[in-house]
Amino acid sequence: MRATASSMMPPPEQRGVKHKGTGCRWHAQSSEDIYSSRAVPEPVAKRKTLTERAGETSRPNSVAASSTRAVNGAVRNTMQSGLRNGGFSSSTAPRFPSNSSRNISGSSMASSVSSISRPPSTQSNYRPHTVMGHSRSASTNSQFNHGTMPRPTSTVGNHNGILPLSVSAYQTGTLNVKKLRDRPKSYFRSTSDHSPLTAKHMKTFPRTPRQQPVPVPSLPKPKTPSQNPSRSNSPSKEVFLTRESTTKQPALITDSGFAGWDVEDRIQSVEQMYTQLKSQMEGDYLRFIVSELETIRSQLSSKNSMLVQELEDIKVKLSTTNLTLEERQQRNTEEDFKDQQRRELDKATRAAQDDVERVRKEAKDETERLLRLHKEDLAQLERHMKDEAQDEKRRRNDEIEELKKERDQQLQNVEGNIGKKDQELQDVRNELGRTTVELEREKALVLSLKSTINQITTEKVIMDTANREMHAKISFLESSNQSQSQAFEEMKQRMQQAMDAESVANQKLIAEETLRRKLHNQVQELKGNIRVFCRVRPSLESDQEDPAKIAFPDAEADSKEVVVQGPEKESSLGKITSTTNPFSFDRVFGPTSQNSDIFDEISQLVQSALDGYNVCIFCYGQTGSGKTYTMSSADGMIPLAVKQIYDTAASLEEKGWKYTMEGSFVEVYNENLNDLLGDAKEFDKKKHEIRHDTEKCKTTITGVATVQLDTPEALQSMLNAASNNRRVAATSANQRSSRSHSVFILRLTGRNSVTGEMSEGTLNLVDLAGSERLSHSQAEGQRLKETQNINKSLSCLGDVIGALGQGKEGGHIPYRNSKLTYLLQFSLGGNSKTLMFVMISPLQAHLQETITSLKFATKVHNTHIGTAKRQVKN
Ligand SMILES: Nc1ncnc2c1ncn2[C@@H]1O[C@H](COP(=O)(O)OP(=O)(O)OP(=O)(O)O)[C@@H](O)[C@H]1O
Repeated sequence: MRATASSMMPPPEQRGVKHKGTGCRWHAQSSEDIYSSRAVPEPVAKRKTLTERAGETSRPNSVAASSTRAVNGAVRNTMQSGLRNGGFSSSTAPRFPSNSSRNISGSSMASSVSSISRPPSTQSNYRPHTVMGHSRSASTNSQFNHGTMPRPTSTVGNHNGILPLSVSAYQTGTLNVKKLRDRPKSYFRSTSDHSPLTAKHMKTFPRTPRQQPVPVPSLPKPKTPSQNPSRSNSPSKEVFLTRESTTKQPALITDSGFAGWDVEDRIQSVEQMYTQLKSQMEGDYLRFIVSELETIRSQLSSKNSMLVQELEDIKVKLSTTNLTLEERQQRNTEEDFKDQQRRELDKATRAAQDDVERVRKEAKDETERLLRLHKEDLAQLERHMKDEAQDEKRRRNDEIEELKKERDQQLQNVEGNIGKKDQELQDVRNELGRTTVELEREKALVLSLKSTINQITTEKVIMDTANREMHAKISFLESSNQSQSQAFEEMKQRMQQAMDAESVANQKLIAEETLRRKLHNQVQELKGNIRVFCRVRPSLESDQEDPAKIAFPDAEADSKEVVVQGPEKESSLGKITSTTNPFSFDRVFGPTSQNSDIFDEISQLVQSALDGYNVCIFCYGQTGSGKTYTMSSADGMIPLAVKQIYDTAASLEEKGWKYTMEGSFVEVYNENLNDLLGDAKEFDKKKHEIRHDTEKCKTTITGVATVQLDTPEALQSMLNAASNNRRVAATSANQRSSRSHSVFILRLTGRNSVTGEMSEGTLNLVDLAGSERLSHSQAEGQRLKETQNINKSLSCLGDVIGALGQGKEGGHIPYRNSKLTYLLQFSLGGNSKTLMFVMISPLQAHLQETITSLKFATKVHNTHIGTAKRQVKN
């Protein structure tokens, strides 16, 4: 409102200064001047704002009154001014509209007109550079100081549109606002220039002579100077106020330029004109003004609402801006605070880092110092420890040396003690042996003493009886002491005689045992040191072939003959003949014979082994003839022989003999020795050597197992192991039992604790390989090699037996020609007893082999081997 007031009432010092400003400013100035100086003064306080004036349009009476006052004032002023200035036209034309415009619209009117006349697009942006505009912009008037607010057109503009309005225009009702608006600005400028206008008017209305009519200030035609500029300079055809034209009174033209007529009449006339004009204006013009003002008011209302809205928006924006500003300030404050904090933090961090660095440096220095001290301590401690370690080492070494010396000394002492202990042990053993011998003797003595005691007891009983009799007799013969003494002497003699008889009996017993052995050996020698038994196995259910014709002519007598009917031959005459092959041996066992029958005949040889002789019993015959059955079956020769040895050894114990038995089981296969009690996988790989002790006539084999046969179970276990190994080593093409020679070696060692005699005998039980002669054409490869070796060994056996049969003293015996004969060297010949079983198959298919075997056995049977020597040690 201040701006409005200011624009309406500028300070005095500015008045008339800014003439180069807008027309509005200048015109306002001019109007003020008019009001203040020459126009009818109206209180400034009564001047109203545009809004108030706009609101007054709805009160036409007030507006009309105001307009009426304004018009009256303007006319009056004009008239007065015209009168004072000596020219009516010079001020009337321009001031009237000015006064009118001022009263009608003022700046608001100008603004509304301007806003209407200007394109809407420029309303919001266009801002004329006027002093008024600046003043308004700088003012607090919200209606005009907004940047987006279209600046109202200057009052000059307003007046430009209104200034040309003359009273006549209102009187004639030809006021056309639009036309006024459409007038070019140049027109308004020209009219706004007060001085030229005045001058122009002065030219237009020159001083006329008195008789010339005074131009009536009627409203000119609404033709703008621009539309018809020539007319402005053309001689005026306006109606001049003359006395005739008005009141018919002569015009009073004075020297001062005004017609001199009756002033009061003129005034009255003018007033009448005024009244008429006023009445007209109060009609159409006021309605027009009212409508215009209504339009303006509505526009201003909408604009006001828009401005209010914009104001609200601006307020919102302002508040937003304030908030943003506050936020920025706050943010700036926070950032400042943060910066300060950051700086403080950086400062503190730097300080802390400095402290840390300082502490770290101090710690590092301290650590280094401590490390140095620690190293020095360590070095010192190490030196100290080294010294101590050296001392300790020296001390320990000394102790070790001392301990070594002490240990060596103790070792020597222990060795000495061990030697002593060994010596003592040996002495103890010797003493034990002697004691054992003495014990045996004592036992024998005890036995003899027992018998003696028994005898003495018996004699004592007898003696007691006799004593009782003697007592009876004593009592009977108390009177005869001499007879009692004789009876005592007799009894004493009888006791001595009994003891003498016992001693003689013992001596006779030992002599008889010695005699028995001697006689037994003589019997064996008489039987021959090599004997041949023949055994014919029975036909088996599995046998498919026909039996051969084998006869046993003396089966009921001596059983020494066997007759084999040879194969039938057809003579040229068609007669079928067959040869009869009689064979005679030491004993012939038929198919019904049992192993026990066989053993009865060989048990004497087993006894010879116990007596210290080397005995060799071997079975000869073709495959399947019953060799293994005879030798190794459950009731074969080996088990029965061992059983006999156990029994005999036990019986000989009372005669002072103690026997130990050791058994080995080997085979000769392809001229190689294999241990049947060893590992079957090493058969034919592991080499075993045969070593002979010629002095002791004892044979040993390297690397073979020897089993103590203390019990029958140990013997059976040994036989099973040998049988399993032969089965494992067997193949489909190689029945090991028939392609190798098995030799069971039983060594018997006996000691007589009474006589001190010692005997060592060997019992060899040999199961020879199959003796069948295989044709060389039928055998090949491994089979041929086996056959060759078997034939060789059996041939060598025959050669050895033949050589032994020749009986040449110191003659060569080819034992070394085969492994078998070499192994049995001390069991074949004069130093041994030999028994050969020739086993016969009962089948016709085997007849040829049977005859061959019997011929070989006959050859052996006819061999005389020298006297066997008993291995006895004293
Ligand atoms: N006196 C006998 N009484 C009953 N059966 C016998 C008799 N002799 C042998 N046999 C049986 O005849 C078969 C062959 O006997 P055995 O194996 O002892 O012959 P072998 O000559 O040892 O053969 P190989 O040389 O192949 O070992 C066996 O089944 C055996 O039981």
